Amino acid sequence: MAIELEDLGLSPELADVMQRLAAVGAQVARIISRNGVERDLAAGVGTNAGGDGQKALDVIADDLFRTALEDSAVAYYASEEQDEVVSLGAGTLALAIDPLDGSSNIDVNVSIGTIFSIFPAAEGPDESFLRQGTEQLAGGYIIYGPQCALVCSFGRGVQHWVLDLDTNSFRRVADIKPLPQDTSEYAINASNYRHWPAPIRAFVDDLVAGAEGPRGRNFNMRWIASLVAETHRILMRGGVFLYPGDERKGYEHGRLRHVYECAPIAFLITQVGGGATDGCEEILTALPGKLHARTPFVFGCAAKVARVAAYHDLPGEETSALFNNRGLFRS
Ligand SMILES: O=P(O)(O)OC[C@H]1O[C@](O)(COP(=O)(O)O)[C@@H](O)[C@@H]1O
Ligand SMILES: [Mg+2]
Ligand SMILES: [Mg+2]
Repeated sequence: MAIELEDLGLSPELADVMQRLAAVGAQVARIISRNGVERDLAAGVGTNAGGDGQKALDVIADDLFRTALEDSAVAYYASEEQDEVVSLGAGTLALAIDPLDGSSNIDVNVSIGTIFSIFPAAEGPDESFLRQGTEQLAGGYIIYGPQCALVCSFGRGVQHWVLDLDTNSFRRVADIKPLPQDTSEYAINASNYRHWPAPIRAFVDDLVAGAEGPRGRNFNMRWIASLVAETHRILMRGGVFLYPGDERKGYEHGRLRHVYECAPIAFLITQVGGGATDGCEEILTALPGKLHARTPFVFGCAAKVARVAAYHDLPGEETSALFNNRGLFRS
């Protein structure tokens, strides 16, 4: 047994897939812990469908997860590292995966992860994945950090397991608590400031202005560049994450992929009372246009996510004004 699933009421097919994911997760954690001993897991090996460079570990993780799901209930396997959906045979489930998230952190020994999303299989690959995130049977991630953990929702709260290195199995710990209503931490790659749309700049300007600005209090910023690690922090202590679309070529819809990054994270966050949007509209009810579609992504404490949306409703002169001339959000 790779993970404790008692009392969760999962179908035998879904439970089996979770066992396989957990077993590979434990294997990947071990491979990561030995980076540099026999091979360099951050070595460049090619380019994926999204045009991103692939590191050795991206390909190793994809191969391990795909192989482990052969002969399971997964009929369709959709991966960041595969151009097209891979048909694995007859089955009732469809699984989308970012086998290795946060690849830029492999060589610096910072937390990285795996993100997965499971749907009931539909007639074909497109029907199975190009659908609303609300239809997910499961959405979750594995985080390879100082502690390896698996966090997943089956639509009834968010469950949390940690990898017990003595037994090589994921042991269930306390469920994730509802997100705090409001907190003072935000995450965004601030080096892209000049490329952002005006409402995002205005929102961040007002946070950066701190106690002297319209918000009247100080905020703290974090940017790990691993979506899984940012999600784990937000699930543990709140905050808000933003990866907006911006003016750079190829970043019109941000960087993150709808199907295997944003939808599962949105599923988790909303299960603990948080919000997840593209800046304005809910992620979970939006329809991705294609497998590797990108979407702007804002998630975290519901009040913060709603505030980001409210900045998009401000008149243009308000978002382009300096914070000390912006009246509407003065608290
Ligand atoms: O380098 P940037 O532009 O800040 O982007 C960081 C984002 O890119 C990602 O690494 C994309 O995921 P991959 O590593 O799976 O391509 C996210 O985990 C992270 O939030
Ligand atoms: Mg990723
Ligand atoms: Mg990836």
